[in-house]
Amino acid sequence: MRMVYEMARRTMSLLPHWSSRVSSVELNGTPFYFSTQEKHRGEEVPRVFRGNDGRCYSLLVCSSDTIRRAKFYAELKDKLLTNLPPECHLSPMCSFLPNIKDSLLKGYFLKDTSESSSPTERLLRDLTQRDPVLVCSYLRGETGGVWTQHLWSDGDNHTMQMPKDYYVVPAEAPEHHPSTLNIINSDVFYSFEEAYQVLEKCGDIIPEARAVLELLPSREEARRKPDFPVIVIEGLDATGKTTLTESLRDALGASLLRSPPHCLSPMRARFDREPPLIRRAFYALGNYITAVQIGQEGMKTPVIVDRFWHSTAAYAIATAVSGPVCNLPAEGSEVYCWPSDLLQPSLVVCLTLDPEERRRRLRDRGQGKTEEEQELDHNQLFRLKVEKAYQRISGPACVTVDASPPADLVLQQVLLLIRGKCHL
Ligand SMILES: Nc1ncnc2c1ncn2[C@@H]1O[C@H](COP(=O)(O)OP(=O)(O)O)[C@@H](O)[C@H]1O
Ligand SMILES: Nc1ccn([C@@H]2O[C@H](COP(=O)(O)OP(=O)(O)O)[C@@H](O)[C@H]2O)c(=O)n1
Repeated sequence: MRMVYEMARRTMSLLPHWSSRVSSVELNGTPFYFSTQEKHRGEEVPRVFRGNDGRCYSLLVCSSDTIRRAKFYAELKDKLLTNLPPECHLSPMCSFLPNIKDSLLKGYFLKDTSESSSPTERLLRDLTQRDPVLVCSYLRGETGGVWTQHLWSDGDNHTMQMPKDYYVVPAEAPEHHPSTLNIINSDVFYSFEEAYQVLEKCGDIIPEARAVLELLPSREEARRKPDFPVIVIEGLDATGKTTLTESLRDALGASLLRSPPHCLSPMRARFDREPPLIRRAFYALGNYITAVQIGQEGMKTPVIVDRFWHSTAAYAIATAVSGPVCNLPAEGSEVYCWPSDLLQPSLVVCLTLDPEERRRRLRDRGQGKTEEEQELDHNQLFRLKVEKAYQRISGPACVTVDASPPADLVLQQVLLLIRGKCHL
């Protein structure tokens, strides 16, 4: 009974906006947009339905519990691929209010060309009863050329307080790409408190989250500005951060720290397997632990830091935003702002490297890589998005340094920058 109530409540909460919502279905990386309207006014059929002879469904993950939503979305694809008939084709889908923050719902569009609708519909009905998911089916009108959308209520396949026929019509691409709408506090956290709350809510399902919470400093400690300069070195894997940070430590008699800090190493692999919401909260909190260490060491010596908040934000934004680099939030967007409660370094240097040379260094090093780093290798677009996001982060901005010269020359160049900026 409680579940029915919850389903009704979340469905109803969507209704006032339902007709303003736009859906996007991604086919081979290209988004196709459509919306719904009560009356058929003879508009053309959206591209995603054109020439379609299969049955179509949409599934949107929908719960006010953000942890449940993130966890279920991460499981949904496997669940569908394992249980649906092989004639079903899945495409990523989302629904959103154009250019309205936090309005994004993610899910899948399903085209079923199998002979019988029963196995698919049985599975979808089960999902609506047990899981935080809204299912719609789409029917082609008898005269052809018109498609209607039906929102399923749980189990009984009735439309819920919705006009019987909702016609699907093509929609314009929005100004802001839908994948940018939910970045704040889902992918990037702008305060200790916001990231803390995510891990606190996970304590019951992820024991490592409790271990992380126990290591956290107080809110004030992470902002304390040390006497000595703090220099952060950023860049993609194998651009030479370790080499440079160790040389800087020796040349300047500095302390060398990193984010995530060593004390989080035992928990890291677990969080790397979690969905973005939880994984990114973990890395965000790692920066606050490192900030406290910087505050302490920086009272005695200059501090060099191997990765900090630029990495946390840039990787998170590049993963969250699908499609080409132009889909990233524009320069000056609030998503690139530094958290107000996190210590700001004196200088951030970002090492850049020609992709071919970076691959060569990776090969020579021959180490295992995180899945994300392997993705960077294969996916040129992702690499470009990380680099672009690095450049757009403000307060402090990063200074780009070409890391292709020999290591001692890169060191000399960065020492010059440090002496110019930090009076060392
Ligand atoms: N300036 C450089 N020129 C040539 N090789 C370099 C240079 N800097 C680092 N390397 C080599 O490239 C590889 C990756 O460097 P590393 O410092 O481990 O990068 P990161 O810490 O950014 O992953 C290592 O094998 C290192 O010896
Ligand atoms: N401060 C940081 C550091 C790393 N990270 C994440 O950790 C990954 C890279 O860390 P890494 O330790 O493998 O990188 P390297 O230091 O080996 O170059 C990135 O994929 C980021 O998602 C982060 O979010 N915030």
